[in-house]
Amino acid sequence: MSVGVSLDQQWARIRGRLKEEVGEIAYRSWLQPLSVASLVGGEVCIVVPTRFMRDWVLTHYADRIRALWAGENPEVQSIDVIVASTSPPSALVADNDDRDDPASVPGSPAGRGADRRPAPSRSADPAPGQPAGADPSSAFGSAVPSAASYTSASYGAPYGGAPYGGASDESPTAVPAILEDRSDLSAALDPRFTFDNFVVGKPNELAHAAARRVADATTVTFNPLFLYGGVGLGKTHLMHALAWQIRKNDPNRKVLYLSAEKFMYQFIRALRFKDTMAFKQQFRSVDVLMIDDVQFISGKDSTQEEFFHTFNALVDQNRQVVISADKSPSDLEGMEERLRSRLGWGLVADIHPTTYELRLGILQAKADALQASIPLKVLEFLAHKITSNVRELEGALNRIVAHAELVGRSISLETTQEVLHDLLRANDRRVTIDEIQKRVAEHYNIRVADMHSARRARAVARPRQIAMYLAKQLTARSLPEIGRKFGGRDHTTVMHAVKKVEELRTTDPSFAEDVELLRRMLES
Ligand SMILES: Nc1ncnc2c1ncn2[C@@H]1O[C@H](COP(=O)(O)OP(=O)(O)OP(=O)(O)O)[C@@H](O)[C@H]1O
Repeated sequence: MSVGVSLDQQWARIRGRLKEEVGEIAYRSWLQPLSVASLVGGEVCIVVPTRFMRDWVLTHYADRIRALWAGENPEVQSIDVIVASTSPPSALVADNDDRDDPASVPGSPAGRGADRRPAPSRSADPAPGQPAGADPSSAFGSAVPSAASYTSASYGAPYGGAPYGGASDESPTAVPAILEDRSDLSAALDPRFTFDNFVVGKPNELAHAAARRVADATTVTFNPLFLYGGVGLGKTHLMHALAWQIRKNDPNRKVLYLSAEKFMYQFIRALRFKDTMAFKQQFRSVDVLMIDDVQFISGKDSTQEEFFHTFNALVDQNRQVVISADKSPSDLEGMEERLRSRLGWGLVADIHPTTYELRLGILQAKADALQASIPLKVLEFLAHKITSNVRELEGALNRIVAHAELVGRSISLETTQEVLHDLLRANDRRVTIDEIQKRVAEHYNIRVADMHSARRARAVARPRQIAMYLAKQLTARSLPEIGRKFGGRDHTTVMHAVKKVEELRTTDPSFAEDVELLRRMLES
């Protein structure tokens, strides 16, 4: 792929504008290391050296960059920010094995090492990974190496969320040309994603134990191992850790790890180049096949068909298959019944949403890895507030550390709230009155029905008052609305309950503790 001079010129003008707008320091820290790789289908592809930098650019500058691009070139509708490794992909699995050289697949970039990244901009600025001046990646570079190879995040309308500019069907003709440049077939393993760096807690202990067992087993135990869980809860981390461990235990075992998206893409390309034999052979000759985010092939019938055969061939030969998805096999809509059923044959292990304790543990581990001095109360605050997923939690931590580095201020609760105000607002959890009633009833061992009943016995009335109080504190409902949810009570009853609980909280420490505990549980 070549980058037209005019694209570089446009980018140079945009950079000039950005520099004026954000100032020299922020520009050198965050924007100078960016380079532009391509403009395909209305989407400009921008390359950054680290994943962290990609997150930062997406959060802070994506809107502005897209607007400037649109002003510069009306063709541009969206931008895509991808991470390109600057080092040769030593962590690559499968295609660093001569036995199965993907170079036999037409267009494969195998063997080109660092050239695998998109063509760099011809500007005189430093190449990605060697930013001039204040280098945000250097603050993390050693502790947090960049995700090798490509990690991509699209941004902008109307194609923002769709991979590859919105290609959604499987027909080879529907694949935009930019796919050509993202064709590295085997995914790289992230050096950070090891078992050592994986914090284990109740929500992920089964998945972790299963992954470890498969990694250390000398014979095939569960086939397939199917890991599933919500967004950003550590599925990919566990998959990489498993692959690393297998390679460590036996470097001769041939492990192929890739996303289902890449599987599909590779299949499409094989069809396009009429080379399905090489494709089949390539997949069927591995010892361990690991497919991440298998839900991606839901609704993609021919890819599913191919995957099904690959899967069967491997399982029949007693080769290990490991799959991850966002749902359990039986809940994978758009997946053929026979495939869903086969996916559930081995061990299915889920990763549950994080608990407060796990989030705090993860934050402590990440803060240690960053060698950043962060007060415990800040970590507790983050663990308490950012409940959505671990990726966001990590992003928040990186943001406060980067901010402290850049402005030369130490991290405090105050600066944390300031820097993360957008994220914190988005994470303000909306607790429902039903949840409150259920939790409080459970806690005091009464029936949920008693929240609505007319019973006045203290054993029932007090918890009901507490639930009303919490409904007032934790939801945006008005007093009459709350009253209605508690068996049609009057708003003055709710007001009285709130006053009573406030009063008891000040006079009875164990009561106050109970209420606080309930509040924390509801918010976590
Ligand atoms: N238990 C954990 N210990 C340490 N880090 C974790 C843990 N769980 C998740 N993470 C971190 O959170 C981030 C997101 O995790 P990961 O990419 O594995 O999520 P995922 O479940 O694959 O998400 P997606 O559904 O988007 O594919 C990673 O940086 C990962 O290292």
